[in-house]
Amino acid sequence: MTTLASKPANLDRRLLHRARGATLFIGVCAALGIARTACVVAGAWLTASLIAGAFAGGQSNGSLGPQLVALGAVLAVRALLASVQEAAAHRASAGVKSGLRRQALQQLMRLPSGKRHTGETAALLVRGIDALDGYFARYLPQLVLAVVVPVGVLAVMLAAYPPAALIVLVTLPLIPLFGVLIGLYTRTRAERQWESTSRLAHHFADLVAGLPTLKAFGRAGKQVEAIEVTTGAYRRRSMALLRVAFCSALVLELAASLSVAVVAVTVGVDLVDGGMTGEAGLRTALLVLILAPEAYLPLRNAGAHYHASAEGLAAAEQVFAILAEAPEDAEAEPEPTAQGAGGFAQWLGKRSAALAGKAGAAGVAQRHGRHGPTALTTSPALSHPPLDRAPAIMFRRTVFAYPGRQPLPELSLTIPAGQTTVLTARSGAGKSTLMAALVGFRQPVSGSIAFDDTELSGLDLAAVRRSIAWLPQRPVLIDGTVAENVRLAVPDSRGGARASDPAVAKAIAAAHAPAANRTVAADGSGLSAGEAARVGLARFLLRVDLLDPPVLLLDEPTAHLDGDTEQAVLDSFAPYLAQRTVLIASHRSAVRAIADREVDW
Ligand SMILES: Nc1ncnc2c1ncn2[C@@H]1O[C@H](COP(=O)(O)OP(=O)(O)OP(=O)(O)O)[C@@H](O)[C@H]1O
Repeated sequence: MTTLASKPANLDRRLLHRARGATLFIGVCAALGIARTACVVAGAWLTASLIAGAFAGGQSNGSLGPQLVALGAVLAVRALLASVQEAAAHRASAGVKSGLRRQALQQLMRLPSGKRHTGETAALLVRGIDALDGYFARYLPQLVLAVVVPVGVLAVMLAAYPPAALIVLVTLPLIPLFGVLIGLYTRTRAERQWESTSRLAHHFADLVAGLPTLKAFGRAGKQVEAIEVTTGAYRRRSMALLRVAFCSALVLELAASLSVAVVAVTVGVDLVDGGMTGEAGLRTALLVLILAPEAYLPLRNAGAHYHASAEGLAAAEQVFAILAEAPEDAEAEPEPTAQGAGGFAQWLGKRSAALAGKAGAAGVAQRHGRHGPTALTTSPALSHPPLDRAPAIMFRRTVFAYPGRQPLPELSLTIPAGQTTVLTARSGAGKSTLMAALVGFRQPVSGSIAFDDTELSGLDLAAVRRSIAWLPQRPVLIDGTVAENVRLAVPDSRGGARASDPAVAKAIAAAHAPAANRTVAADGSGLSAGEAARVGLARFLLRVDLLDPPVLLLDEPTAHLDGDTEQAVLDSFAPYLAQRTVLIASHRSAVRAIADREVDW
C-alpha cells in the first residue's frame, strides 16, 4: 500500500484538485472564518464590558440592557455562521465523494478485470470514500479557522495587552507541533486500521460467495472462528486508534490550558500590581482572558479532527492509486465473461451509450433490411453498425497464450465473408479464445487478425465491437427477471435507446427462453443450465435484431439443449445467418447441418 506518510501534502493537493468546487468551499470557509473571528472578538468585548461595567463601573441593570441584547445577537450570528459552515462543508464533501466514486468506477471499468477483490473494492468505494466526510466536513473547515481566528484574536490582544499576545504567540505553535508529532504516529495506525477494514470486507465477501460450497462440505461452522479472528484484529486496531485519538486530544488540551493559565497569571499579577486599574483595566483583563482560549480552540479542534480524517485520507490514497493505474489497453473494456454481472451490465451499458451517441435517424431494420419482414421494431436512436458489410476474417499465423500455460498451436485460418462457418476443433483447441480475440478481449502473442484486409489492431475496437453480436459459452446473468437479463443486449442508458417490450418478448420466444417475468439469480440458480443458456441466446437474438451486426459469434449455442429444443432454436435464428459472417463453435450435428462449411485444426 502506498503510505499516507509519503506524500500527505501532495495528497491534500490532489484531493482539492479532484474536488470540483473545493476552492470555492475553502473561500467560503475563509469568509465565514473572518466573520466568526469578528463575532468572537465582539462577543468577548461585549462580555468584558458588561462584567466590568457591572462590577467596576457601577452601571445599573437598565443601562446594561442594550449591551446584553447586542451580546445575544452576536452569539446568535456566531451560531448561525457555524451552521452555515457545517451545511457548506457537508455539501462540498458530498460533491467530492460522488466525484471520486465516479472517477474510480470509470477507471475500474477500464482496468483489466480480476485484479482487485470485489469486497475490498466495495469497502473502498463505499465506506472508505464516506470516511472523507471527516476530512472535508470537519478537518478542512477547522484548518481554515485555525489560520484565520488566531491571527484576528492575536491582533486584538496585541492592541489591548501586548504581554498576553506575546505569550500566546510563543505558546501557540506548540499545538500544531504536538499535533504533527501525534499525527505522524497515528498515520501508520490509521493505515493499519484501513488495512484491517479492507481485509475484513475481503474475507466476508469471499465467505459469502463460497458459502454454498462450504455448506456442501460441512465447513461453514469453521468459518465462525476465522471471522472471529478477523473481526478481533479489526476491533483491536480500532481501539488502539481511538486510544491515540483520545490521548492526543488530552495532550493538545493540556498544552492549550497551560498556555491560557500563563496568560491568566500574567494578567492577574498585573491587576494585583496595579498595572490595570479601574473599569478599563478590568475590561482589558477580561477581554484578554476571554480571547486567549479562543486563539487555541480552532487549532485544538483541527488536531482532534485530524484523526477523524485519517481513515478517509488513507482510502483516498488508494483511490488515487487506482486512478493512476494505466489501463493495459486504453481501448479495451472489461471482459464481460470474466467479470461480475454488474460489470457485464455496465459494459453493455457503455456500449449502448456509444450506440446512442452515434444514433441515426432511421431504424436499423429499415436501413439494412437483412431480416426483411421478420425484423423487430427498433428505436430510431440505435446506430448503424460501423462495418457496413459482412467481412472475411483472417487469422494469420496467430498464436494465443495464457500466463503460465503452453501457448496454443499457431493458427492460420480464413473465415469467408457472408458465410456460416462451424468450428469443430477438439475441446481445448482454442475456439472460445479465438472468438474472445475477435472482440478484443484476448490479444495474440504473435501473428495477426484481420477483418477483410485491415488488421484488427488498426481498427477502432469500439466500432468493431458494435459490429459483432457474441454469444459466449457461459452468458453472464444478473439478479432480476429474464426480461431484464435479455434487455442487457441493449440496456438503458442516458439518452440511449431501450429495447421495446415486444422486441424483448419476441427474442425470448425465438430463443425458447423461460417466461419474461421468471426470476434469475446472478449465479444462475433458479434456472436450469439449458434455460440459462437460452436466456443468453435471447439476449443475443435481441442484439442481432436491434443492431443488425454483420458478424455473429456463437460459442456452443445449443450445448445444453435437447434435440427438439435445439432444432427449434436453430430454426429461430436461421433467418439471421444470411448475408452475415457467422462463426459457430460446436460439435453438434444439427448445428453443422446449418453451416456452409466446417473448420477443424
Ligand atoms: N483464462 C484462462 N487461463 C488459462 N488458460 C485458459 C484460460 N482460458 C482458456 N484457457 C486454456 O486455453 C485453451 C483453449 O481454451 P478455449 O476455451 O479457447 O478452448 P475451446 O476450444 O473453446 O474449448 P471447449 O470446446 O472445451 O470450449 C485450453 O487449454 C484452456 O484450458
